[in-house]
Amino acid sequence: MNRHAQEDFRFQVDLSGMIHILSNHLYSSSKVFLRELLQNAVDAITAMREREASHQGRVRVEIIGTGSGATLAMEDNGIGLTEEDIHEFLAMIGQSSKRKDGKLVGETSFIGRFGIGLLSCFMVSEEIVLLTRSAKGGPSLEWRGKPDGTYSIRKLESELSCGTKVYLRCKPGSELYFDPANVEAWLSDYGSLLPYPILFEAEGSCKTINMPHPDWMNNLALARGSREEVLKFGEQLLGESVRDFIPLTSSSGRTCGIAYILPYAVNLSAKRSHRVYLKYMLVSESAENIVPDWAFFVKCIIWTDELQPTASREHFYENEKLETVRSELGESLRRELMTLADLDPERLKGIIQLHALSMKALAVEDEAFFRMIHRWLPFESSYGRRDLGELLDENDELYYTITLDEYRQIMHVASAQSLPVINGGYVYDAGLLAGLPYLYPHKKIERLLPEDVSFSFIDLTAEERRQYYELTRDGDAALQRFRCRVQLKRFKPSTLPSLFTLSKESSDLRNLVAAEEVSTTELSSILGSLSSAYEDQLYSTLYLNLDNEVVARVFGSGNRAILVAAVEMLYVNALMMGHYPLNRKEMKVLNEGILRFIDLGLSAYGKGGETP
Ligand SMILES: Nc1ncnc2c1ncn2[C@@H]1O[C@H](COP(=O)(O)OP(=O)(O)OP(=O)(O)O)[C@@H](O)[C@H]1O
Repeated sequence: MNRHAQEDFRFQVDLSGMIHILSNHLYSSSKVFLRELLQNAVDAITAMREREASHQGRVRVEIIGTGSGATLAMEDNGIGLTEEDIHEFLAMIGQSSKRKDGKLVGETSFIGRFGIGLLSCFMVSEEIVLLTRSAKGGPSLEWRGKPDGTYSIRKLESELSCGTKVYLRCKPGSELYFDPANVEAWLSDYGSLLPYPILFEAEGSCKTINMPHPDWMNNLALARGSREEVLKFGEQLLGESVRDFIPLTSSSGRTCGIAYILPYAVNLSAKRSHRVYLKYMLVSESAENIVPDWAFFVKCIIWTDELQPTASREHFYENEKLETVRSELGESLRRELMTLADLDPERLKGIIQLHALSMKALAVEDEAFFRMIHRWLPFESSYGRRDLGELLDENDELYYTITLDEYRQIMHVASAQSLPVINGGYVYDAGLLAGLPYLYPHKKIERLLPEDVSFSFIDLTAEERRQYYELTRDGDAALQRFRCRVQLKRFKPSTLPSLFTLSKESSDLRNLVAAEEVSTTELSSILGSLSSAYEDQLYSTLYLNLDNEVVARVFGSGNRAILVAAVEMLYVNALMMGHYPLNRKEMKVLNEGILRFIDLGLSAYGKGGETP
């Protein structure tokens, strides 16, 4: 060949390879062939109605035969195809009659646009047979397409009415997709909201699969007045019970829906899944990106005609439009909750209590929302689990901790002294509580640290201090190796022998020591030198309560050995009460202490342990 001569070739498409890609990588299940056929039928009717507005569209689906001998036929009375249309659109992969100016983007009244949907039929059938007659005129035609890329066209003798009928014969292994019960269920899933009647015929019976189209779907203002109907609608489509609902609308009014409130608390990390209809055909039953993430307490049914589906038609393009719609639906949900706060606070209270976590997630982001709903948010407090509103009504001074550790350390003393302390250690709580002083500037709402609780300790008298100085020092010396100081005080409740407070540094140090114990030799020596860096840092403190009967007796006994053993045991006990894991040294103290006290007990009753 001449060096500069150029020969042009055409790409060849391996159709069976493409079908493999579609079935394995694009569609989540072969059942989507039904959706694609249904969508073509609906689009053909839409095209027909654009020519003739009064045209009454309908679709008929039929299963003929059973098992591997079954054939599925789907017939529409839509626009049909001319021979030219067949060559241009049906037989040309990627070509579609439904695009505006031939472009993939932009809006049309059709659901399809990619020109690949029909190929999905090859996932369940070796051949597509299509009988059609176009409303534009021309003969009735039979088209047969095969997955090897060949097709034939035959003019029919008989005159069909305008529209199209597609026949698919079951491919071995695809019997499942031709089973009448399955086909009926999937057709209902995809098409129950479609505006044209869908008739399903199999095993001698014929039924309409559409649900009655409720008025409130076209005018959401009516939804509130049709509560029972709206709830039933949701339960039917979502297949689970729902507790309540909130209508949603985008600003254009072209994306609407109902957010159903679930009757159970939903895990924050649970997958969000909403049911979305495009032009009243089901696009996705597990759309994640259509409402904001914080709305995880609702499952939505959404209908839209403004969003763009992806080629699999199972999701929507993450584009600017979707972003706007998502935030508008979120705004709509937020607004409705706020309206409820005014109109029906009890109903809102029920919803909030059930979905407190997501409500808190939303309130952290949105001050106005927090202001509106904060009174119903539940918190753990030294008075038990209470609504924030109750705590605010009952107290002019409120304290909160920001970690669970701090709360645990403070809680006993706080509740004994009727000090209102709220646990801010759970997710979102501290952030919300920190915002309270702005809402209630006349109240004292402050963060409380374990060290602050000491203000409610009563110091010993000078005489008592002198009396117990030596013993306190011995106790302090005994806990030196645990980097814990001992202080003798009086505090409430007297049933509490001791109170343990741990600073941030000593808490870090405990973690280091725990890591050191389970590490390899090299790592352990590194951790060891790290922990020695804490050597001079603040210790934890064990406050002993002289108002406690046992503590008073221990100090009153003047017995140094008993005091040391008791202090060590109270220290270990305080750690366990605070849910801190014991390290090896502490475990040893616990074991030895138990034995020592058994021994002491036995000695008190005489050598053999007999009751005196
Ligand atoms: N029932 C039908 N009536 C009339 N025309 C049809 C019918 N089914 C298919 N067609 C024609 O065949 C073309 C290709 O159909 P196909 O389902 O592959 O793609 P599409 O519907 O255009 O786009 P998508 O891939 O998004 O579904 C359509 O654009 C339409 O012109």
